[in-house]
Amino acid sequence: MTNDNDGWRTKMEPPPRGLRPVGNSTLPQRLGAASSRGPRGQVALKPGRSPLDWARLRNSGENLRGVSFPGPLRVSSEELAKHKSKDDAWTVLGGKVYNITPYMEYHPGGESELLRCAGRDGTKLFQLTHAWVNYEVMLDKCLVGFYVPH
Ligand code: HEM
Repeated sequence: MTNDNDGWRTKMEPPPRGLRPVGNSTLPQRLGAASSRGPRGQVALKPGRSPLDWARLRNSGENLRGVSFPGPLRVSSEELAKHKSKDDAWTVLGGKVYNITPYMEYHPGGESELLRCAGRDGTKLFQLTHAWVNYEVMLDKCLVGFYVPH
């Protein structure tokens, strides 16, 4: 049988099972049954909210930390817990506190998934979902400071 389509990348289909990235089966179950998400739970991002657009915003010089103090802050668990809404969301990844508010609309997994780690330490959830994502680079300009739980 011939097939002049050169593979799954040119068709709007998920890759064959054996080629999917690690982590598929570990996606924490929270996604609705019938949804408009992609095969790995991706959402359709608004125009102007692609990963490239995020890279541009990161490099724009805009303050994405959401705090005016120029240096890194020491953040307690009490303080962290205050930042759990869509308009004011912080999370901890690997001991670092990030303001994830500006990233909301850019998250390929959607805002609701991202909000699950808001106001708390998101390290475990993040690693379970997509350990291959380089958050340190992606969120470098969103660094609020360091987590000092006690
Ligand atoms: C600040 C934290 C986070 C960052 C920077 C981030 C970043 C990303 C990136 C770059 C992707 C695309 C991955 C790819 O194409 O391989 C993605 C996808 C996704 N994320 Fe996140 N994410 C974060 C937190 C979370 C959390 C807490 C959850 C769920 C509890 C989550 C759920 C998802 C899902 C379901 C996808 C789509 C599936 C996929 O692309 O593999 N993310 N995220």
